[in-house]
Amino acid sequence: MSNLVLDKISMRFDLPNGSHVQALQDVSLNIKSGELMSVLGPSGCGKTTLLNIVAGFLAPTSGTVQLNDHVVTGPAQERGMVFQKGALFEWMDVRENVSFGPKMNNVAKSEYAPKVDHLLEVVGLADFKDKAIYELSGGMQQRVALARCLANEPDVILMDEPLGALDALTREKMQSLVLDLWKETGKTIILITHSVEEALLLGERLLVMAPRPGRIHKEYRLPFAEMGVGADLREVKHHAEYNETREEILNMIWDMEEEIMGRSEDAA
Ligand SMILES: Nc1ncnc2c1ncn2[C@@H]1O[C@H](COP(=O)(O)OP(=O)(O)OP(=O)(O)O)[C@@H](O)[C@H]1O
Repeated sequence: MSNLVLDKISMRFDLPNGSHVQALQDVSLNIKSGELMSVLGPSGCGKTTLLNIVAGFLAPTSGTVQLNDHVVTGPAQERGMVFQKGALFEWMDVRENVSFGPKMNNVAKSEYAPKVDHLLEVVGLADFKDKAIYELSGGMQQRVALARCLANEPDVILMDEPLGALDALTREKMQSLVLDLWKETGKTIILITHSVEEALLLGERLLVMAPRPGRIHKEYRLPFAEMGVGADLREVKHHAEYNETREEILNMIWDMEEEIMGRSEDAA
């Protein structure tokens, strides 16, 4: 079991002009192995900072992240990251991109090659193995990024707006793919998104964060991710509870943004 435990994470950025930003304050979370959690919140509420701390790219000012009973002190294979875009190696073909992690870890080619082929089939790129990255659409590139992350066999997959740069239809297809991968692999997934709809569809736990200081505002436990596995996501969106929760969260984030704007007008 790979429980991920965040204990009172705070992050303060000291700025050159002597002021500071309290990006996160006392964020505590216990995420069970195999949970799918989406994170929403107005711009600047610390979503990316939180993900970067879990990834080990940033050390928190105080608090700890623990995975599998050890404290996270830096990046490691057990925590894979999928970015919005631009993280693929343009000079390698699709198969080489996905093989990169196991190759760097000195895994024998006879061992990783069949796994890479399987992953490329799972993400629907079996016929594109030898293509260069620039030959692929944005959606296909994100499929490669997902397969590359999975090839490292992480316990936890961290996604920072992974579908944010895609057109609406491709995004919808990729949302289904994320749900299928979640079910097939049983991985723990934390996904940041700016889309309330996406957070509802891709979060059996949905965290709404609030800014200044960045903190957890409200948490939901939702049935839609489970309902959406192998199903038509548009059907899920017709569910009455889906629409009620969507309205509630939209109003919540609207109010937070109004408050932020009010505060900056006061300061001006
Ligand atoms: N390296 C840094 N130095 C100074 N301030 C930072 C740094 N990184 C983030 N911040 C500040 O910390 C706060 C949280 O930023 P973060 O990027 O985590 O928010 P976010 O919720 O992901 O925002 P967005 O939705 O716009 O991506 C913001 O006020 C941001 O300006």
